Amino acid sequence: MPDALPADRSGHVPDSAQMPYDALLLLSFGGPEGPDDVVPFLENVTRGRGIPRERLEEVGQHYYLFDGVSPINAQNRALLDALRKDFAGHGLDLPVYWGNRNWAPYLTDTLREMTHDGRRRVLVLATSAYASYSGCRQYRENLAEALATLEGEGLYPPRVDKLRHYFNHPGFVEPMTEGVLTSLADLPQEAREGAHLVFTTHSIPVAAADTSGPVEAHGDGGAYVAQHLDVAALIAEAVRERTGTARPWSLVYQSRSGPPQVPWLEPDICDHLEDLHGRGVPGAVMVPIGFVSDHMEVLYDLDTEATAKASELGLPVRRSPTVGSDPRFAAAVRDLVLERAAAERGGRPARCALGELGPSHDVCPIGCCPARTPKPAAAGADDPHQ
Ligand SMILES: CC1=C(CCC(=O)O)c2cc3nc(cc4[nH]c(cc5[nH]c(cc1n2)c(C)c5CCC(=O)O)c(CCC(=O)O)c4C)C(CCC(=O)O)=C3C
Ligand SMILES: [Fe+2]
Repeated sequence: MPDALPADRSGHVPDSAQMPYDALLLLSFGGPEGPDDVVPFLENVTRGRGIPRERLEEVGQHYYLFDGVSPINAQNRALLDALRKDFAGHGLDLPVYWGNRNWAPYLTDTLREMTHDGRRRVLVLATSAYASYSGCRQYRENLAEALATLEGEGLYPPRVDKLRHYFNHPGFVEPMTEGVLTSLADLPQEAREGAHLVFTTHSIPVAAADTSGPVEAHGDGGAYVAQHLDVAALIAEAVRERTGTARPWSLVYQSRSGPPQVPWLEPDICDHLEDLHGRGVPGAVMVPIGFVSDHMEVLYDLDTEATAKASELGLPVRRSPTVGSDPRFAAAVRDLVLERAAAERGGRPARCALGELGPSHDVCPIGCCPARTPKPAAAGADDPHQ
């Protein structure tokens, strides 16, 4: 006998005794696909967020430099393909859908389609690996808003659960480690030996960092920084093991926005490169551990801005790749899906995680990554539908 299946809120039990979920939803940020999309996209992103006009104009220029096309949508299509291939190749019969917070295909439209397709219990994979308001709760708020819209249309949308944070899953860490080794080998020989590793992620307001993760992590600097430090240490150690050289490393930040009087996480990557150069460091590899694909924050802030800064300094740098649609990442997602399915059936699955922090929670507890202005959030302990 399989474990008893929990009935969802419609009372419907999915057909397969093995799989309480009937779909996976890839939930991402979205990005513009041409010059006419840029302003409406930025309006979607920043609605009600108080970002200064000048910052928006500046960020618009980043997109125009690439003909108004963010690579993020193509990267998500590639990830969808990789997930479908991996699932099909391993007998996991789970349809995969895709919806975005800020651009088409919009989350609400995808969830409407899923409702029409009869999906009743959906697992969500967000393209953000870490805790924080921007990287987790905001996605959950968007889910709640989309579900409320569909209910307002008289529909009965599925119940949604979110996969746990995967920053420390080997399928996320290993491809990045391999990328660092390749980037080191690609540095000019005289820069290679003493090169530093510069792990980088999105800066967020210090107040948001301090309250990231479950309440127990608050006040201690929060889960966001701790999780990034864990991944950085893991990659640095793996690189040491495989090259025989222990390299100095740091965690730095990029893509700051918001008014200058509000403190955000520092140091900024460009200031850090200047500092390294000033200390006589011969080279560096920038490792974008905060991101899941080589989207605009990587292409502009690292490959354009930070790389220009480095060449102005005469500091040789390389930027290592993100996981993107690496088959090992797709396999990690399958592992996380099966793990969660087993946990939902009442089992005690093995939970794959490297580093010091251990596997993250399945369900965000109350008070996790609070918003400045409280809003309903789905797929957490405070979800009114759970
Ligand atoms: C933690 C984090 C991630 C990583 C986790 C995740 O991936 O979710 C992330 C990803 C991304 N951020 C992106 C784009 C933007 N983020 C902005 C603004 C902001 N991001 C923030 C944080 C994060 N952002 C914050 C605290 C703000 C300030 C406003 C607010 O409090 O909400 C703005 C407004 C202009 C500006 O200020 O830069 C834009 C255009 C894109 C798309 C790239 C593409 O198009 O390829 C992606 C993947
Ligand atoms: Fe962002």
